[in-house]
Amino acid sequence: MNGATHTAAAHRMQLIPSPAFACFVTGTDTGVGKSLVSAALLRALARHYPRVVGMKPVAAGTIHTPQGPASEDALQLRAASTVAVPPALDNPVLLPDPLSPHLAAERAGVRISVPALQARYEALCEHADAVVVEGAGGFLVPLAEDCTIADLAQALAIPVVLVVGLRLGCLNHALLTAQAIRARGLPLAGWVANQIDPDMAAVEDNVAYLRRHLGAPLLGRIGYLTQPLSAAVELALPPEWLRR
Ligand SMILES: Nc1ncnc2c1ncn2[C@@H]1O[C@H](COP(=O)(O)OP(=O)(O)OP(=O)(O)O)[C@@H](O)[C@H]1O
Ligand SMILES: C[C@H](N)[C@H](N)CCCCCC(=O)O
Ligand SMILES: [Mg+2]
Repeated sequence: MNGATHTAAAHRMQLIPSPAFACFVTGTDTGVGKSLVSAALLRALARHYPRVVGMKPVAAGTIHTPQGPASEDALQLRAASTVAVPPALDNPVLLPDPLSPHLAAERAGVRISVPALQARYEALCEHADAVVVEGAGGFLVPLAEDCTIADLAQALAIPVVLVVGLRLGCLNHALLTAQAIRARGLPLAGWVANQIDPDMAAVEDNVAYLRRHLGAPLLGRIGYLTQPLSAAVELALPPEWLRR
């Protein structure tokens, strides 16, 4: 039995805590709006679930805060969450260098392990009815020499939401990512079209192509925003996300 199968079976048998809703947010690349969309998902879920929490398992790059170095992504997710949890649960790995996590971890002398991140996720779930986990970069970004973000998503065994950063080249990136998600046996629960290039040509035609070919519901379309705030982003949650 592999890790993902084992995790799914354990959830079914209720051996480990399982929130009423959970999803893993990935993107067509780094900087495509995963944090913006994850925070917007948390805000939308908070209308339906009392305890809504975001998780950034691995953050590479910090900003200075009065409390010390922090992940800008984790702060964004915390601002949209309805309960506060210790950083060890919502951002267990915080690395100083804004690099691929495997390089940032190597420089920091940290060894990232998927089972350790999974244990933190399971502990976090005890505090939540709905959890949104934000990946780092795109779906196959390495966490260490021997593991990737995709391995983490597979270990958590939760549906994936794909943020497509609308710019020339995104069709190929979106279709490859959808293929990789499904090859891991994970459902693509939905996707979000986020315009990150203000001058992209034929936006409507690109979105229409992906609607026909991604095979998953479009949860929202975000235009280019001069003030990209999650509170201004409206997403349509599929009804089945709210039923369990
Ligand atoms: N629709 C948009 N319009 C304008 N700016 C945007 C839009 N979406 C995201 N941005 C901006 O682009 C930058 C990258 O977005 P964001 O941090 O959400 O990306 P990410 O995919 O989470 O990146 P990472 O891989 O670092 O986690 C941010 O400065 C964000 O405010
Ligand atoms: C540092 C950055 N903001 C992201 N969190 C990490 C992006 C890793 C990208 C790696 C790659 O695909 O080349
Ligand atoms: Mg982010």
